[in-house]
Amino acid sequence: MTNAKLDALRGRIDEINLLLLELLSERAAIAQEIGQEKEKQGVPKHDPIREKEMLEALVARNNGPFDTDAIRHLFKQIFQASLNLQQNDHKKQLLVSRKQKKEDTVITLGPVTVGGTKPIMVAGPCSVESYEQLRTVAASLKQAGVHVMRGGAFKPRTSPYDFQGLGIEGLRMLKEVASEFGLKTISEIVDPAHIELAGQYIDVIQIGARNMQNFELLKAAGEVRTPILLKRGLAATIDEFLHAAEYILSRGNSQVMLIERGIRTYEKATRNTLDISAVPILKQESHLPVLVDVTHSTGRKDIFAPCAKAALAAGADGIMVEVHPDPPTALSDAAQQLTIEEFNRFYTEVNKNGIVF
Ligand SMILES: C=C(O[C@@H]1C=C(C(=O)O)C=C[C@H]1O)C(=O)O
Repeated sequence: MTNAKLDALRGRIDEINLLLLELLSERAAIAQEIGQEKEKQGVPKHDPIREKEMLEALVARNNGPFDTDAIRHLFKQIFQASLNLQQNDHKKQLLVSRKQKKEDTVITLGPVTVGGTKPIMVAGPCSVESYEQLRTVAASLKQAGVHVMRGGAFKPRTSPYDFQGLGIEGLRMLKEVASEFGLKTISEIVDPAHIELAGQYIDVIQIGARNMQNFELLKAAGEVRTPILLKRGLAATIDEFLHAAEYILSRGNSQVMLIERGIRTYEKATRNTLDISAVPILKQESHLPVLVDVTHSTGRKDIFAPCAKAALAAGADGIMVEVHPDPPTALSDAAQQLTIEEFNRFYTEVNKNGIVF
């Protein structure tokens, strides 16, 4: 083939490329409009029956030189790209999305803010056990300069024979001790019926990893105005995590904080695998504050501090860690709670130059 002939043919291909591009773009814009219509009607974006019908029609009209498989493959790619567009458009419309709200959501908890100028430290026992236990922890948190105390009253445990928590009585104890020491509180709620009541006792309602997709609980959490700390599920993708938060925002409660707590992988060196990359991704995709639970993600006291520092370096708005006056006697998570002395060392190391509230 002479160069002139080759150039001419390639020139035609260039022209056809441009025509295809124009047609593909026009097609894509129509697919986006269809996506908007589906959004309004609340129907799924993916329509495999429609795709099958189009493929059959195209294959029937195909006279070569591409064979049937090639035609199917090419058009499936086009359908997939259109579907991706529709799904991305949907994501941009989520209330949790940064595309909807550019500014960071800032949640005020007494003297501190979450998602504001400085990251916060949340610490406290795994479970509320006694007044004495709570007072000892509260006093040491106060002394260290920590403002928010956690403590579980409802404990969703793997085994039904393990300590299930003190329930409402535990919330009452938490409130009493926290007000003695001027601390704000976080505790997990597991029953939609307790969500409203919880607001009388605690400052932040935690929805635990096992309940991340308990949609009735999420809906109930959306009906109140108490801030919510939503934990990432044990095997939840970032997309599922954000959609779980969307349930709460969609019902009107915009005071939502996300917390990465490790995901299930094959790795056995840690209790779960701390997904540090989730922090910058969540911060990019969403305006909600993002915290990291170093206790449950790693389950290893010896690496809490470096993991907390890594989380802060990745942009986390806070760290959560468990502390107990006497971990070996703790009624839950005995192995991974810090003693008060260990907590003080941890906090000093993480809070170098006073970077944390
Ligand atoms: C555009 C639509 O949405 C999706 C994309 C399709 C396409 O690109 O043709 C077809 C079906 C759907 O999976 C549609 O439903 O028509």
